[in-house]
Amino acid sequence: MDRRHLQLAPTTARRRSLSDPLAVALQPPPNESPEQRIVRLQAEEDAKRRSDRIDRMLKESHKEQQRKKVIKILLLGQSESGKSTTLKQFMLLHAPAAFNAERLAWRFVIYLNLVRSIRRILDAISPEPDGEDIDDLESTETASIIISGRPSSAVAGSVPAYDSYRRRLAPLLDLEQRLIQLLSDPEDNEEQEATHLPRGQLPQGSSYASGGHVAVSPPTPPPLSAGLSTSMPSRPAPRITIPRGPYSSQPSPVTLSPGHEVAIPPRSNWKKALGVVTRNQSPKGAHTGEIHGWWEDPHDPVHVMSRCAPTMTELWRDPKVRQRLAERRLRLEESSGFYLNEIDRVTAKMFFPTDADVLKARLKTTGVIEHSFTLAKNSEFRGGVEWKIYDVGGARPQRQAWAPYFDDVNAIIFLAPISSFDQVLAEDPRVNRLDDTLQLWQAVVSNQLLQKVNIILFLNKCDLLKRKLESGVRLNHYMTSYKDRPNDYDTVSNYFRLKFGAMHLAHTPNKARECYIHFTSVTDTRNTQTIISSVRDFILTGNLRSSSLM
Ligand SMILES: Nc1nc2c(ncn2[C@@H]2O[C@H](COP(=O)(O)OP(=O)(O)OP(=O)(O)O)[C@@H](O)[C@H]2O)c(=O)[nH]1
Ligand SMILES: [Mg+2]
Repeated sequence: MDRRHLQLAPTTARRRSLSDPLAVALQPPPNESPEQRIVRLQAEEDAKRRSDRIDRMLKESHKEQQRKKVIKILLLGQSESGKSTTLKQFMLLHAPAAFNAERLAWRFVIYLNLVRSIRRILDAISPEPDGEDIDDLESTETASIIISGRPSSAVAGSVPAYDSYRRRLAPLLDLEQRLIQLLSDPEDNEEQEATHLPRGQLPQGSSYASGGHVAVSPPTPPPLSAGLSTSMPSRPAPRITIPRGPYSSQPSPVTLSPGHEVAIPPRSNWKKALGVVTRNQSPKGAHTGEIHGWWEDPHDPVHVMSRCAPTMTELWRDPKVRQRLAERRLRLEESSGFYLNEIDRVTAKMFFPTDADVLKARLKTTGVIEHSFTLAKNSEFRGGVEWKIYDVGGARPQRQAWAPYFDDVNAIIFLAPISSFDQVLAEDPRVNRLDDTLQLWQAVVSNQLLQKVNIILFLNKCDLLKRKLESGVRLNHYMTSYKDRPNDYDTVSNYFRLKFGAMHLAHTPNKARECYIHFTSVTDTRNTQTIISSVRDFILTGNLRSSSLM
C-alpha cells in the first residue's frame, strides 16, 4: 500500500482532510505535546518503511511472474543416435557465443576421433593370429560394423606394409592416452608429460594388445555409482569409473564404457579448460603482430598429429587396407571416421575447427547434462523463454538415469537413427540397433508419466540411409517385415515414418496426442536449423496453450 499522503505538505494535507476520512483519522491530536509528536512521527516513519518493503516485494513477485517461462526438453535415443549433435545445433542457433567458446576445445576430441580411427584400422589389418577377429571388432565402437556374413580371418588378405605402418604410427598410439587424460582431467594439463601413462602402466581394465596398441579388456560389470552431474546437483546420474590402478594413488580420471568407447566423466570441465584461448594461444602478439598460438607450444598434440599425417593418409588410401576393411565389414566413415578423408586439413598446425567439424566430433555422453539458453523476448513472455535441454547418455547402462526427468519435462525429442538397420549395439553385439530403437520408442510413447508430454521424432541419419541404400544394402535382408518393397530411399524412409507413427498410435496412453515426425540428418546445419525452429515454435505454442497463456 502506498502511503505517500503521510508526507504531504501541511496545506495539502489540510485541504485533503476535509474530504478524506482516512486523512482525518490520521491527523495528529489537537493538543499533541512535543514528545508525543516525536513518538508519532517515529511510528509513522516505521510504518512507511514497512509499507515500502511490502510494495517492493509485490513488484518483484509481479516481475518474476512476467520474467521467464522455462521450457524443458529431454533428448532421448540410443547411443550414437545424434542427441548431442542435436544439442550442438540448438546451441549454434540460439547460443552461438557459447558454441564459439567451446570450439577450440573440440580440437582435442577431433584428434582423439582420428587417432582412434587409425588404431581401429591398424587392429583390423593386423596379421597376427591372436589379433582381433571379427567378434572383437564387433564389440568395439560397433556403430560402423554390419552384422551379417561374417568373414573369417583366414580368407582375409594381408597388408604387406603393416609393420611399417605400425612402427611409423606408434607415436599416435601414445598420444591417444594423453588426449584421453587431457579431456578427462584438463586441470592436470600442466603435468600431462608426467602423467602420460607409459606402457605397462595402464589403468586396470585396459591393456595393450599383442600388437602394441592400446586395447581394452571387456569391462567387468561396471560399478554404477550414483554420482552428481556438475550441472544438475539435485539429480542423480550414473557414472562408470575404472577402479584405481596400481600406477597412481589417485582414482583414474579415464572412464571407459561398455563397448570400449572413451567416455569422459561428466564432471570434467574440458570444454571450458581447453576452449580458453590462453596467452599462449592468442592469435596475434599484441605489439609485434607476430602470430602466436598453440602450434608454438611443443607439447601440443598437433605436432604428433602433423608428423604422422603423411603416414595416416598413406594408410587410409592404401588399396590393400581398404580391401581388408571391406572384408571385415568395417565402415569407419559412418562413425568417428569422418576425419579420415581430411587428414591434412585436420592435422594442420593452425587447424581451427569449423562448425561442421564440431558437429561431427564424437564424444559419448555419460550421465545427464543440462544446457540452458534464453530465447529473445516475445509478446507472450516479456522476460523471454528459458530453454533447458537435457542431453542424456543413450547406451543401455545409462538409461536408468532418464526416468527422474519424465515428470517434469515439456517435450521429448526422440532420435531414431534409421540408417542403423544393419548394425549392432556397441554394448551388446547380439542386438540389432534398429530393433533396440523400436523397443525404446515403444517404451517412451507408452509411458504413463509422459502422456501429456509433446513428442517429436527425428528419423535421423537420413544421409547415411540414402548412401547405404544406394550402395546396394537391402533393408529386407535385415528386416523381413519389409518384404519385397522397393529398396529406394523414398519408399524406405516413408516405411519407417509409417512404422514409428503406427507404434505411437497403438501404444500412447493419450490418443489425443499428436506425434511430430521429421526426417533429419542432424549433422546438416541448414536443414536441421529449419527443423529446430519449427520444433521450437511447436513446443512453445503447445506449452502456451496448455498453461492457458494463449
Ligand atoms: N552422417 C551423419 N552423422 C551423424 C548424424 N547424427 C549424428 N551423427 C554422428 O554420429 C555420431 C554420434 O552422434 P552423437 O550426437 O554423439 O550421439 P548421441 O546420441 O549423443 O550418443 P551418446 O552420447 O552415446 O548417447 C557423431 O559423430 C555425429 O556426428 C547424421 O544425421 N548423419
Ligand atoms: Mg551424446
